Order: sequence, then structure tokens, then C-alpha cells
Amino acid sequence: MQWSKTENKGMGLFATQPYKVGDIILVEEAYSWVTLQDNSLNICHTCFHCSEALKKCSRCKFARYCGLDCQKKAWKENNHQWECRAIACSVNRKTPSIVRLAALVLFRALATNGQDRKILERCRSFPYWSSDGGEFLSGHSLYGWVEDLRHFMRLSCYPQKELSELLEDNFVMSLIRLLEMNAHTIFDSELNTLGVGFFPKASLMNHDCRPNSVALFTGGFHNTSGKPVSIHIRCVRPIEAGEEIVISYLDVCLSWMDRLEWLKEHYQFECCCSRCKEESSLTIQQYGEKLVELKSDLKTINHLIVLSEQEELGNNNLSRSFECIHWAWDKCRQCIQKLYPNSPIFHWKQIQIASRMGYLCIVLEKYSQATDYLELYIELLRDKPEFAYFPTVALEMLKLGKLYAYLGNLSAAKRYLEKAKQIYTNLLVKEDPLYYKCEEELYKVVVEYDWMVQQTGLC
Ligand SMILES: C[S@@+](CC[C@H](N)C(=O)[O-])C[C@H]1O[C@@H](n2cnc3c(N)ncnc32)[C@H](O)[C@@H]1O
Repeated sequence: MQWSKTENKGMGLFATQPYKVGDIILVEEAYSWVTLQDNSLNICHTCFHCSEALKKCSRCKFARYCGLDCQKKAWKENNHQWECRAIACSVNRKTPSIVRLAALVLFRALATNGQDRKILERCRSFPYWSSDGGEFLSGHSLYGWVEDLRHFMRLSCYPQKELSELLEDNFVMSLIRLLEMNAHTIFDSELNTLGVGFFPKASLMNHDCRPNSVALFTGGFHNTSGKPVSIHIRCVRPIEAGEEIVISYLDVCLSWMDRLEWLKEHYQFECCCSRCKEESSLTIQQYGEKLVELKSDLKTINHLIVLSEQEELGNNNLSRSFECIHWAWDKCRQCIQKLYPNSPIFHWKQIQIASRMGYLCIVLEKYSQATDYLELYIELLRDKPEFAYFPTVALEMLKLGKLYAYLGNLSAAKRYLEKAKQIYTNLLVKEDPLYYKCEEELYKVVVEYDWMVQQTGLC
């Protein structure tokens, strides 16, 4: 693969050879990385292995490691030697993760001459203003973060003369903005968020709503101890030589309007991919003057989904959350029946709601209902083969397989677990706990299934 200029998206990564589903396209260790504040206590700060028995850094009492190898890696490579002092001196220890990441990038880039200076150049030239002349993130905490970073750097007592120049407004804003736009959220194979990392090469990959590759992360496996978390770009659709290799910055199951809003809010760009073109022109052709009504319906549905998440997270009120998602579902169905038959927008909305309903039913222990919703999710995705190898789909299949096994429907359990395993075989490394979990579940079901067939003579 090689980096070259794209037509309208700046630089991009292009294939110089064909790739098939499951091929690894790029592996890159994180340049700098942080865990998130709320899960910092039970994740190793180097390899992201999740454990209850991590050892604390004796000075800052914040960093945690699964062993000496990981501690040494963090101290030197991820510059905990400087960060440690700043964390230990911070009274409330609530430095935002993005600020910690920015500090670690600075420590690393300053510590090495030559190659790494390119990172500083990239920061220096990164615009922190938007194309319409306004400043990005003005409504957000950019200025707060700038102050936090300066404070953090001072507390670290980093002895660099040039630091003062780098801590000037423009540079700091560009650095934070670059990380906001280019750092990757690190998640495990069950898609739980673990932290944030800066991967200089992978950070130049462009977005597509129908991507041909996905970003997965090592982390959480025992044998990665002592190795910093790394990103693996894996092929999920056949790629021809010369094609651009693209990932998705968002959940591909969002509707066109949701994706448009999300990308504008988080990345300030309007996606020019083929899926957006198709779905937007279909929407405009079909709905023309009804678009305002459509937007308002989608707004209501989105509002109900957000409300259901808040109820669940904030108040632990799951039945209320379930109720909200049911309202969203009803509203969605009404809209489709009355106004928008075959709307691609509502098709994606239904997929999103079906998955959420499945999740809520499981938490509420309504297992049989959960299988109905997850079946529906898979059914709705069936005519989208381009998403067949996505980790999200595999995860829903695994859930469904386990549910059927619990409910005693062994043949359905076997079918879904086999499908999940097929996707994981392509996507995950063998050491991934999720790969094992799937294999283990499948083994149990197969043994039980064979026994049942023997006893009853049925198959
Ligand atoms: C993480 S950077 C990717 C690297 C970028 N092309 C560069 O040269 O620095 C993300 C930026 O690339 C551009 N971009 C990526 N995907 C795009 C897409 N599908 N449509 C339009 N612009 C895109 C946007 O300007 C976005 O803010």
C-alpha cells in the first residue's frame, strides 16, 4: 500500500496489491496512548489488558500495569517518566484524556530528533480554524484544554527550552485539534471503549460509509504484555490494486442524515462517499418536499434513542429505557407505513433500533424477545452483503447464538455461533478472548447437540 493524494480528501492510503477479506493491511504501534479516566483502574496502561490485579505506579498511584515489562514500556516509550510527576502533582487528577494524550505526543516528539520532528511539523500546520473562518470547537472546551495542557506540562517539569514556543496558543490549539480529528478511540473486540491512541500512519486514512476495511486493536490479550497497544487494519471487502483503503469513522448502521450530522459535528466535513451520494439522492428524489417532515420524524426518533440511553446510563432505569426505544420503534413503523415506504433512511433506523432493543431485552432478561429483535437486525442487514464481515455483526451473531443455547434451541445456536466464528476467524487473532469465547460456546453447543441427536434420532 502507499500514501498518495486523493481527489478531494487530502492524502489517502491506496492498495498496491489486491486484498481479500481477513487480510491484514496495516499494523502500527501507538505513538502515544492513554486509557480513559473512568476505566483507568482496571486496564493495564500499556497493553490494555483488563484485570482486577494490576500493580499501581508507586509515585502517581494512577497508572496501572500488568507487569514490569508494561511498566518499563510506559516509563520510557510512552513517557510516563514525565507524565507521572504531573499526575502526582495534580490535585484532583481529572486531567482530560485528550490533554494527557497531547502532552505524551509532545514529550515523545521532543525526546527524539529527526523523524519525530515531522509530527511537530504536522501539528504546526494543522488548521484549528474552520473553513468558514470561525474557530473549531469554540462551543466546546478547546480553551479549557489549552490551559489544562500548559498546566500539565509545567507540572511535569520537562526541561526543554523550546517548550515555551510550543506552548503558544496557535500550536497548542492545532495539536489538540489534530488529535481530536486524528487520534483513534481504542476498543476491545467486544467494542468496549478502552482508551485513545495516536497512530500517525493510520490517522491519515480517510472515511467511507461503506468501508472496505476495519480498524481493530490489540490489547487485552495476555501475550501482548510488554507491547504497546497497536492498530490492525483488516480487509472486510475484496480490495483491488489501486483502490483507496478506507475505514468508517462512525457506526455504519446510521442513516444518511444521522451520518451527515455526526460527521459535521465531530469532523466538520461532508462525506463524499458513494453510499452517501446514493442515499442522499434517493432521499431527495423520493421525498423532495416531504424532507422537512422526514427530518422532524427522524429527530423525534433520535431523541427517543438518546433518551433511552440517558435513562439507562444515568438512572439505571432500564424499563423506562426500553419504553423509550419502543416509542422510537412505533414511531419508525408509523412513518414507514404512512409516508415513506422503502425509505433507506428508515431502513437503517430500524436496523439501529433492532440492535438496541436486542441489547435492552438481554439486560431486562427478556431473552426470547431479544432473539426476535436480533433476528430482525440480521434479517434487515441481509440485503447489505457489504457489511457481512463487520465486527458489530459478528458480535450480534455471537449474542444470538448464546441466547439460543440458553433457551435450548441448539440447532439455531449452532448456526449463529458458526457464523460468528467464521467472521472472527477472519478478523481476530487467535489470542483474542472473544475468539476463544466463541469457540468455547460452539464446542459446548455441538457436544450437547450431538447428544440430543443421538438420544432422539432427530437432526
Ligand atoms: C483523519 S483525516 C484523514 C487524512 C486526510 N485526508 C489528510 O490528508 O490529512 C480526516 C479528514 O480527511 C477528509 N476526509 C476523510 N474522509 C472523507 C470523506 N469521506 N469525505 C470527505 N472528506 C473526507 C476530511 O477533511 C477529514 O477531516
